[in-house]
Amino acid sequence: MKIAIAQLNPTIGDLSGNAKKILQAAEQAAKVGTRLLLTPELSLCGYPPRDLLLQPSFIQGMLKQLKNLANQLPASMGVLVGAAQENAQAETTGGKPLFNSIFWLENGEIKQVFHKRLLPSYDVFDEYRYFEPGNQVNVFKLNDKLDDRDLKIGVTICEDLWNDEEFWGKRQYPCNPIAELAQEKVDLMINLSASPYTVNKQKIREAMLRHAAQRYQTPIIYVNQVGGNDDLIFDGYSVAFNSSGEMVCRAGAFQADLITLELNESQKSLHLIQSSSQLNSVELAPKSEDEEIFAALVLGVKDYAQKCGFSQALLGLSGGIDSSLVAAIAAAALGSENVLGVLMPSPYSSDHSVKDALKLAENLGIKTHTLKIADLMADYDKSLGGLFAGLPSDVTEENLQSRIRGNLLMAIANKFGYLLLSTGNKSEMAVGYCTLYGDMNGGLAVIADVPKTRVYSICHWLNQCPEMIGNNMGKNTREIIPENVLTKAPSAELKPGQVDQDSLPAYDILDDILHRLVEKHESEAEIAAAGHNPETIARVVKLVTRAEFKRRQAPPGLKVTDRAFGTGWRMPIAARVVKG
Ligand SMILES: NC(=O)c1ccc[n+]([C@@H]2O[C@H](COP(=O)([O-])OP(=O)(O)OC[C@H]3O[C@@H](n4cnc5c(N)ncnc54)[C@H](O)[C@@H]3O)[C@@H](O)[C@H]2O)c1
Ligand SMILES: Nc1ncnc2c1ncn2[C@@H]1O[C@H](COP(=O)(O)O)[C@@H](O)[C@H]1O
Ligand SMILES: N[C@@H](CCC(=O)O)C(=O)O
Ligand SMILES: O=P(O)(O)OP(=O)(O)O
Repeated sequence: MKIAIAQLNPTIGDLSGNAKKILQAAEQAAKVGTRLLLTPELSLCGYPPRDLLLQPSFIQGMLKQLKNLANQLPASMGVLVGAAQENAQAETTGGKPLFNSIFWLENGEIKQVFHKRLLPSYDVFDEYRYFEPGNQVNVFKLNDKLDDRDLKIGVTICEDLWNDEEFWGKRQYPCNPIAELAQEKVDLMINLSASPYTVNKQKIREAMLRHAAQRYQTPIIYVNQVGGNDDLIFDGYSVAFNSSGEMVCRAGAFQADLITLELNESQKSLHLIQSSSQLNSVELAPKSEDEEIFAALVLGVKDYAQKCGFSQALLGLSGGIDSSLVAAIAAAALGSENVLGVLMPSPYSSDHSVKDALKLAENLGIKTHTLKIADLMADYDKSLGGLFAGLPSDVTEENLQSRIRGNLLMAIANKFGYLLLSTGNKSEMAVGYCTLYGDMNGGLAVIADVPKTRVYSICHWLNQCPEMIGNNMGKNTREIIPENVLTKAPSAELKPGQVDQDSLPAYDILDDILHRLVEKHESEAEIAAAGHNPETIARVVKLVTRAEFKRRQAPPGLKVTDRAFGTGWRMPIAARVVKG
């Protein structure tokens, strides 16, 4: 029996567009005689639909599309589609109004509906806000029309897979849907997911899936969504394992894919027939972390722009490493010809700032425009001179330069319909080393979850792989990020001779403290036990706490680590945390 994986990139809310993608995948899969097509969690509305789920018309629209789709799908095929279903008992039981469900469509009808049982509500997930957990074991029988045999298939939806006590050493939820499916003696387990990317997550997913396949002696197919949706990037990487734990296929990462597998029922084994990306990456060397993050951010920018209706983007180019990396990501995502770098030197800008920015633009083949800001700075000083008379020049005047640049960039974005990309990295965003309504201006914060030390390592990697930018690159094919950008000291250049390390701990120290604090939730004592200076830790903690008001007003940032300053970070602003 042939089973196909449709690794789809839905647009959130576009029910008819997403239904069309499912239909196209089904028509394609029908050409090789596929019996069952699998699509990701909530494939009809895209994941995460968030508060669109609170609109009754949206839920009704899903049911309408499901019925249409059932009538259009190839007659010989069953298709599993993810959508929300109303909970008819909600009012009488006091439960949530919806289920996060999988609909089995076949022969023009909805044959069966399966509900997600484990609802994640940590980090970026908030499923209890909308959904009631399902309480049935999700099994169905599929007739293999070729030899007229019924196959027993177990369905799990994303988090349903993530509670195996044996694998994790602890349990988060009372039940384990995978173990319950094994008791039902299913021939095949499937997991339909919308699992967002974070660095190294695929290794965990694969270890978990392999463990489940071996533990329950059952083949398992995992289907993931792909694509960027606001702050979340879905990497795809759908995989299948045989009951021996052998990996049968791995779909392309960060791209849509359609994979067909053959299930040999008597031997309970799967093998690969074909993949549309021609990429069974089982045989490929794994991507390095730097390459993977770069690819994730490229997809994040590409999809954010495309799904919001932008084809061109701009950013301030300072000759620094952050704006250089963002320019490279934008060029790879949108094409060099669609990226504008704006140079805005002030009297404090170094010569190399302009030189390095122009060199980077040449390497990438992107357009540039230069706007000197000295006159505007003088005008601001004049306007504010009366009010500020007798007061020393301080951070206010420093920030004015950033705000002038931010204003100019938004004016250009406005005039030409471009997307403004902001360039702050995670280290800066953490400690508030950035200017509100200045360099924080923008529609998308591309590297807001990338620590400064990682910004450097990605840039070094990129110089080894210049082909990652695509075919439109400028004349220089050897170097993307100019050498001087990699070696000079990071600086805001808001006053003469300023460097970041005048105000902040060295970035390797800062980033390690931030990693422990933000991602690992370590206490100050635990961070000190790891060898950091208690005074430095206390200073960093204070800066992070104080900068909450800035982060709350920052553009959405693409998430690549286990904890980003985005939808999974919910800190109070007007707070005084007194411990002990
Ligand atoms: N702009 C850049 O390019 C850039 C780059 C790197 C570093 N920096 C550095 O970043 C720093 C920015 O200075 P800043 O933090 O004083 O600038 P800021 O203007 O962005 O933020 C400070 C202002 O925010 C307001 N504010 C403070 N707490 C608030 C709260 N809880 N709620 C609401 N509003 C609040 C106050 O008006 C305060 O003056 C400077 O040290 C600068 O050198 C800037
Ligand atoms: N001289 C500049 N020209 C254009 N854009 C600039 C310039 N200086 C700063 N910027 C923009 O602001 C951010 C933050 O600057 P830091 O150097 O980190 O302070 C930078 O990435 C540019 O986008
Ligand atoms: N633990 C899962 C949860 C995803 C989901 O259920 O949507 C993940 O991180 O991928
Ligand atoms: O933001 P940039 O590009 O100016 O990078 P840096 O802060 O390292 O100078």
